[in-house]
Amino acid sequence: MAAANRDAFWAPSSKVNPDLARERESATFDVRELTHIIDGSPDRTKRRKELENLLYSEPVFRDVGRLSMERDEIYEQGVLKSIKLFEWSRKYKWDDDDFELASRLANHDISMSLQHAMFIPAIERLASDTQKAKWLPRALHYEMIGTYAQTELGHGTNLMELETTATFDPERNEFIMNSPTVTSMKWWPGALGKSSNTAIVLAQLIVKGKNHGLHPFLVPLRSMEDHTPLPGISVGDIGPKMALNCIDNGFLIMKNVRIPRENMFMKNAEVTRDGRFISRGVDKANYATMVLVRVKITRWAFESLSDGATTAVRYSVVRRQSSLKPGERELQVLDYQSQQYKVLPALAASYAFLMTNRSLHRLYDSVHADIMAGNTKLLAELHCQSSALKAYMSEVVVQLLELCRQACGGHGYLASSGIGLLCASSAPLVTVEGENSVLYQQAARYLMKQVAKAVVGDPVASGFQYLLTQSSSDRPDIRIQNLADCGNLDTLLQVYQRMAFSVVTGAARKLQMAIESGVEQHVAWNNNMVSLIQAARFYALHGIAKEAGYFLATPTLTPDQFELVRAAELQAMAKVRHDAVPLVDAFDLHDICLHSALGCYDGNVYERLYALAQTSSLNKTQVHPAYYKHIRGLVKDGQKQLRQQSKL
Ligand SMILES: CCCCCCC/C=C/C(=O)SCCNC(=O)CCNC(=O)[C@H](O)C(C)(C)COP(=O)(O)OP(=O)(O)OC[C@H]1O[C@@H](n2cnc3c(N)ncnc32)[C@H](O)[C@@H]1OP(=O)(O)O
Ligand SMILES: Cc1cc2nc3c(=O)[nH]c(=O)nc-3n(C[C@H](O)[C@H](O)[C@H](O)COP(=O)(O)OP(=O)(O)OC[C@H]3O[C@@H](n4cnc5c(N)ncnc54)[C@H](O)[C@@H]3O)c2cc1C
Repeated sequence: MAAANRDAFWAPSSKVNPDLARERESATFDVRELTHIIDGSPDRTKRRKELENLLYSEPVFRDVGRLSMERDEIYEQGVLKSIKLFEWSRKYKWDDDDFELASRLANHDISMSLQHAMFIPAIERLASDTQKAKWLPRALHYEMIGTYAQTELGHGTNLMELETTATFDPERNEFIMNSPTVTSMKWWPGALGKSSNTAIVLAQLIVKGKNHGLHPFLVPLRSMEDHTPLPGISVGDIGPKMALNCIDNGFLIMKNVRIPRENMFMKNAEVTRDGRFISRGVDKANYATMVLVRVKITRWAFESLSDGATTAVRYSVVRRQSSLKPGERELQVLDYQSQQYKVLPALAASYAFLMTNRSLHRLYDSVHADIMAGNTKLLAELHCQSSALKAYMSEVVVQLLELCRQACGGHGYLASSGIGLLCASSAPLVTVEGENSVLYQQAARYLMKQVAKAVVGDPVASGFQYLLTQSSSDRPDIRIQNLADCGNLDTLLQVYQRMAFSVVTGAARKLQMAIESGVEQHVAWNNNMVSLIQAARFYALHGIAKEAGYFLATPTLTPDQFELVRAAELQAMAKVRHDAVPLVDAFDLHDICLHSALGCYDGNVYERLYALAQTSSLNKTQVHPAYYKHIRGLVKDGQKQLRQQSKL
């Protein structure tokens, strides 16, 4: 498809699929009003539209051709997009919200995404005032292009065992950075391979032979003149991934790389000129950047899921297949109850995740302000909430996006559906910024402490009051006698609190019993890990239906009550089905952002699938060169053998 036609590909068509049009005509609410709520306000909607116009007027952000690009082109496009955003950010003085919004409109398809996602935030959170004054201008003006280099080839989760060292040399007032083993090379950091000229490196601080634990250091990687790696630095790309291939995740090996003593981030600790180590603030303050990204990931979870739900819902009302009764018109597949069960949980969870992210972000902003003012009282609760919600929301997104893909049949397996790429690019959310099983345990660890407080009547953290209010009755006593009760949010909240109370205290009891039986604490923890992880997980009717065991195995619901909940869930799905299209339209996703032939606003799915097929590189010629090189010989040989056989 010529570039001009490719651009036309995303132009909205006046001809809208009639089924889709009819769904929109029967909306029972004002879609625009809901869009304002989703954006945060009418002003934020207006701002989003302004940024859409700005980005999508640039060919690089329309990239229809991306389906048939080689990795180098994908990377270079990602660099171009990064630089466009950086230029606009500087020119229009964007704030963090604008930058985040622009990144989202670009599908985070940005090679140097870590500059604003981690590098700048880490400087803001971990540098002393003097260091901020020196480094922030260089990062905000993009002289320093940076990454956050913590994970190594041999360790990602267990930070205590990271091997990179930073050894203080009092003679020359410098740190010597080293990757002492093959497993110690930094591995995975985004934009490390080819883009970054600077890295924030997490290393074990060694002063006078003593290891003072993990600390961050600013390490120049490449010349500011010609981008060649500096002496002692070996750096490169770790190779193609399942997706996110615009990002040059890289490796870094340092051999006796010397940096000035001032390059150790000194907000939370420092090494004095005469080699004294001084620790300030809380031990885990250097983990602050990870907490921020975990909160961001709950936002990315909403974005990915609303993309997937939009594509699956719109396609499910356009696609007609089979009839319930012979001779009748084929059904819109969204009218099959099984299709609703695949697709509508993603729609429901999208809204739930949007609200959950907002609530978590408010907690983050409040606690971060406290920490910046030296008050770390709520850091532990924030760590628990951000760990549990990042883990749970990323886990659910991956599961529900795969269901959305399956709900689109064969066309969901085409790259032009956009949904396969969405699954692949969201897949690492369960791993990055703390692998889920590990983060669940961090939350479980905090929960166990709250249980210990509740048991002795001490005050517990605000988010865990149910540990004090729920009775330990061994019989379900929640009032659920009819379908209406199942729609009462206070009743549902009580169901979850009762179940959570039972599962959390149950895990604590198992752990306690194991320890009292003489098993060592860490062995008891491992032997009860699944229960502890469950204690850290749980959303409304569908959540109850999906996790039946935990609501029936604890004194929460009777089997009859559970059946009522199931019936209420199906009734709710039938209701939501009526408004499914207006509910996804309210996300107001531009076709270029959604990047899906199945999810386009006009619903002209078949025309778009065929148009995109033309862009397949295999269709450049009617007869592919492979015919002349290989297939022709095969056919000719076959003909020859057949002729010979016919003579026998
Ligand atoms: C698809 C889009 C892709 C976008 C990519 C985005 C870029 C990705 C970047 C990365 O992935 S960066 C690397 C991320 N790596 C991690 O998250 C590592 C995960 N591991 C850890 O965080 C820690 O090792 C651990 C598992 C939390 C263990 O911590 P530690 O080794 O210190 O031991 P513990 O005894 O478990 O914890 C001690 C103590 O500290 C508290 N704590 C731990 N972490 C934090 C924190 N972040 N904030 C506050 N407090 C923390 C923990 O609760 C313990 O407290 P007490 O119970 O002792 O009071
Ligand atoms: C797309 C992508 C981008 C990334 N970007 C960056 C970046 O910019 N900077 C950076 O520093 N890192 C980055 N990472 C690395 C990421 O942070 C690590 O992959 C992550 O922390 C997990 O560590 P690991 O891969 O070493 O897995 P490991 O820690 O080796 O864990 C492997 C598996 O073992 C199990 N496991 C491990 N520990 C435990 C435990 N305590 N309890 C129970 N089970 C356990 C889990 O099933 C886990 O999946 C990125 C990774 C990806 C995929």
